[in-house]
Amino acid sequence: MGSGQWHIEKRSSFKNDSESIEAENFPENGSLSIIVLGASGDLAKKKTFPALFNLFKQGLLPSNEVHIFGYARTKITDDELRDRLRGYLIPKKGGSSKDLETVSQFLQLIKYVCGAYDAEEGFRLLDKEISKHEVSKHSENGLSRRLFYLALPPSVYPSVCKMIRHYCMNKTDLGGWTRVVVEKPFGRDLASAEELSSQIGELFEESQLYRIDHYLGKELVQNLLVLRFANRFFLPLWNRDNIDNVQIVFREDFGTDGRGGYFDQYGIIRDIIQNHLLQVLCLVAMEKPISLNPENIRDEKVKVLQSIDPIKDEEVILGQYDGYKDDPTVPDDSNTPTFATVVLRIHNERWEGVPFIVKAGKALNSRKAEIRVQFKDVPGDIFKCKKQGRNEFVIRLQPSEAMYMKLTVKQPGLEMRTVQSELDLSYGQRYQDTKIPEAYERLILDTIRGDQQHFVRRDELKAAWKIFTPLLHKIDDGKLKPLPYKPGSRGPEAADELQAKVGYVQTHGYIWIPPTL
Ligand SMILES: NC(=O)C1=CN([C@@H]2O[C@H](COP(=O)(O)OP(=O)(O)OC[C@H]3O[C@@H](n4cnc5c(N)ncnc54)[C@H](OP(=O)(O)O)[C@@H]3O)[C@@H](O)[C@H]2O)C=CC1
Ligand SMILES: O=C1O[C@H](COP(=O)(O)O)[C@@H](O)[C@H](O)[C@H]1O
Repeated sequence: MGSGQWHIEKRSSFKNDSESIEAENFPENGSLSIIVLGASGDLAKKKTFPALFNLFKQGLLPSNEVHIFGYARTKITDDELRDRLRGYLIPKKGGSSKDLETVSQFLQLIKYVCGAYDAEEGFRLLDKEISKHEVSKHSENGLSRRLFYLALPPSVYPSVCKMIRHYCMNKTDLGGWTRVVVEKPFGRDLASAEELSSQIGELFEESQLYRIDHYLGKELVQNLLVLRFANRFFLPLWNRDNIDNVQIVFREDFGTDGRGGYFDQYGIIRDIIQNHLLQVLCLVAMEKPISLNPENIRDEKVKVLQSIDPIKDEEVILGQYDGYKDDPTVPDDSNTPTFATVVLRIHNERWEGVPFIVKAGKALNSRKAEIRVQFKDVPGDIFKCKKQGRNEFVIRLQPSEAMYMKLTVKQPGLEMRTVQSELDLSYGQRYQDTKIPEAYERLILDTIRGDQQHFVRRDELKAAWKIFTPLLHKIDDGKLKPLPYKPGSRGPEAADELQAKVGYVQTHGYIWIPPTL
């Protein structure tokens, strides 16, 4: 390779050993069957099928190889399922006749099979339909690929996995594969997650299981490794000597939105923090992996998780928005938090003493997710700029994807005054011709390609539950109670006080405004 050239390793080459042997001997061009279990549900219509459609539009699911199956108990026909999905696929502004034609072509790839999640009959029928498709695509026995996407409540994972294992596997070990994507929440605490892992682990190899966390599919989350390890800038700064505190924040400006019944069983820590925000924290805090091989990356993530100290009660603020319990599916005495700020402390050489403040809340005053790395004050400051604010490096995950560095500059003009400004890389402006892919789209493609880098490994999951289980049990037992907060507010004031107590200094009077074109 000539100097100055980038070497970008193809994603499909990051396979585990047994799968690479298969791939070397058998080209992956047999029929591909994608089976969405729970096809009648919310996730399927809002995320899974639209992601498949986007891949189809880009030619990544060729109709001469791919067939899609929806499976659920609801008694509907193929056309009824297609009609339910159509509205989620057509562009919001209506779409051209070509767009509508593409939607129709995609919908024709979908077949619906009705059946229970624990009965042989439905899964035998499903297998028959998949096999029919494989024969019609002239797939040689063994070259066919079967991807099962469990868009289902976790309570049915064990029975569904058993059914797939017994009745729906790819038929030979000559090549091809069967892979299973499972959604979160994977368990409710350490013990239940481990039990679920053992049950499913008896049926499938780890290399066949894809535990999805859609935050790992977001563009700026995927950028974290590149940012940290391909830029000299950050190497000397990314540590306790320079960084005062790190915030990882998720805010939504709507409440449980008709999902109160589901949400109340889990709460904000299980819904957002234990998975999405903790995964982001791992990528911010981990050491450099020895290579981009998924196992090397996941090894480093596990080390960070295992280095997190037990959470202290006084470093937790919980909240519940007023009106949450008005939802008829939420019990009147619910103790479930819809907001939480938790301080995590990583006990290692790089991060000792640096609080990682993870915060998530529903029904707040804005919708955004971001990582905010706040640097320490400049020693021996001659400009007194401490009053104006600290340097911060902010990674805006959504909306308006961006990275910006808040820094102090001279206020242009005759006087020597300092002011807060920023170096701004806003994606909407910098990459105007690039459409940022949806997280689910990318992760489904990774599953087809056999790249597990952006999926959660069993030991990672275990370490993540270990951190939060004692806190979750205290909340479940009513020993810790959420504070009320007004919908549309910043959440309980005590959360801001906790942030300040552990070292975060807010820059008053400064607001980052995403640049417009
Ligand atoms: N919706 C979302 O935005 C997100 C969801 N998830 C996760 O994705 C998975 C699916 O979520 P979602 O689509 O919202 O869930 P739904 O409640 O919509 O359930 C999906 C389907 O599963 C079947 N189902 C529902 N409840 C039960 C039950 N108790 N026993 C057996 N079958 C049942 C229903 O199909 P039928 O009755 O026809 O068989 C339903 O259409 C969950 O694990 C969820 O946590 C993750 C991120 C976001
Ligand atoms: O997993 C979940 O994520 C969504 C937020 O996802 P985003 O990609 O829009 O940030 C959240 O609303 C939901 O409660 C949770 O289950």
